[in-house]
Amino acid sequence: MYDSLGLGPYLPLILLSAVLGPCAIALLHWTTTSASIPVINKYSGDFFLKKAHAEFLANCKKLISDGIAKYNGPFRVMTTLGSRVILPARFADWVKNCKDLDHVQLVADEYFAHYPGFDGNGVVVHPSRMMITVTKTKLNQNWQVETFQQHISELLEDEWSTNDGNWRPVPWGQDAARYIGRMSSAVFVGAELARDAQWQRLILSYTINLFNGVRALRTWPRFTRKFIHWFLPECRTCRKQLAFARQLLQPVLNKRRQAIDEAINAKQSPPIFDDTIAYIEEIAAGRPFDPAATQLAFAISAMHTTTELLKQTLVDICLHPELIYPLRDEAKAAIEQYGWTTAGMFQMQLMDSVIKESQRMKPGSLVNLERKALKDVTLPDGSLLPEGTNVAVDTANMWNPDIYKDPAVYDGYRFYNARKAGGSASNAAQLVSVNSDFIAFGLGPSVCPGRFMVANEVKAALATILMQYDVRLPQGIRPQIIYYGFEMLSDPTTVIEVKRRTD
Ligand code: HEM
Repeated sequence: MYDSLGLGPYLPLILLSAVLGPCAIALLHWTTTSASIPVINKYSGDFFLKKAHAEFLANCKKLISDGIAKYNGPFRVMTTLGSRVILPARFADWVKNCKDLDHVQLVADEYFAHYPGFDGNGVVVHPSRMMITVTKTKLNQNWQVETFQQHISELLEDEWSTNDGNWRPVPWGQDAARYIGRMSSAVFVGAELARDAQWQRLILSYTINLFNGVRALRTWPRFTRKFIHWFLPECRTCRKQLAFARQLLQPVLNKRRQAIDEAINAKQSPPIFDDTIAYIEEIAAGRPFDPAATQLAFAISAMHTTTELLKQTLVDICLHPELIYPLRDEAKAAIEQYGWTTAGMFQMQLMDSVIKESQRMKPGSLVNLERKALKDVTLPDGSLLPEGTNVAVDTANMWNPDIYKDPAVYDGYRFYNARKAGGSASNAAQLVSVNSDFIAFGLGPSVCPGRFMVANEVKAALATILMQYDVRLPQGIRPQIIYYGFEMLSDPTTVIEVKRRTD
């Protein structure tokens, strides 16, 4: 089979890599550019990093706090995706301003942005920054808020409603992903594809498959990856999904082209389409771009991240039912005054605070500000990060008692009160604000441009749910945050109970 693909000359290399692969992984881990930086999960006799990886997956929070306590400077964690240098939280502002520590390069290199099938990442890191411009300039509009509300209402009506006045259990751990998938797609690709089950399955699974591809590729020595990716099943899946995205998107593009051509031929003004398919074309202004890869880029950036925030916030609201009435009243008043608009969402300041508090306690990752050193970098404490080192900053400021009073206590009013108090802390208390004490959306040149859309989408979803439904957790159930490597995940098995409100 390999010969029919013209791989004859590479066969010895492939076989060698297969045999030596595991040894090479271990060797690569210990011989990275950052080898002089101490490792926190290093154990005697653990040549193949079995114990290091197990500790990383199960006890990463402790590894990081141990590393900070022991070194009070940079240290390494051996992750299942390679060696990562962790910097203490006090370096966040410094990292933000350091031009030689780059987010884009890290994504490009470590997430294989230039490999076929990984094209979604390729779009995010493309020097034209077209997708980022669209996100920054177009994804905070009134019609989008209304669209979010319409789509989640439709889903809730189909899936949560009963007329018998009884409570019913719903699989919130899974529903949240589908709801965000649908609401976001309505804005990214329009209502038709948003309602398409195949499109939904594709955009929700692509990110997972992409990470599987990254993981699979990273287990191979660097010098083999350029051709081994053609054969790894995980990478093949990504390529197939890109092809499928093209197949599903093309009829929509054709229909639009035809409608525009017909209008022009009839000397009428062409129809205007309001979604990212149209926005990217406008921003591109004739420059080439790949519409399907762009949609996969939106999917990677937006779907799972926003799902996690929505999922956890509703769980936290159920855990603190005293918040439900004030949130509902606030939402009703805001909608009465401003409708489902960005102004209406801005008006929901308690909701903003509750979402931000959920994000503070479960930011999605134990580390953030992932960067690659473009050249040798000397940190303010004198430590050296050699060129090519991948770093990330400890998220621990979000739980620091010197910054947040009683940080382990969930306080839905925490940011609301800070905002009402006025002064310099007031702006920082908004969900979309970022600073070194709150880095869940990143910081600096690569700060998340999608956070305004996130705020509108999550508020529209929660306001709709709370205004239409009573919600609670089943008796005696308290969903726990799941720690998996660097990730902090909302429990995917969470069930909540809902009852349609009649008033
Ligand atoms: C709760 C949801 C989200 C979270 C927690 C989140 C978090 C982040 C983080 C941590 C970064 C890296 C920032 C840095 O390292 O400084 C980032 C970058 C990015 N995010 Fe988000 N994000 C979310 C939703 C979204 C959405 C909805 C979109 C698009 C519609 C989006 C688009 C992007 C893009 C394009 C980048 C790359 C920016 C660049 O490289 O300049 N994100 N996001």
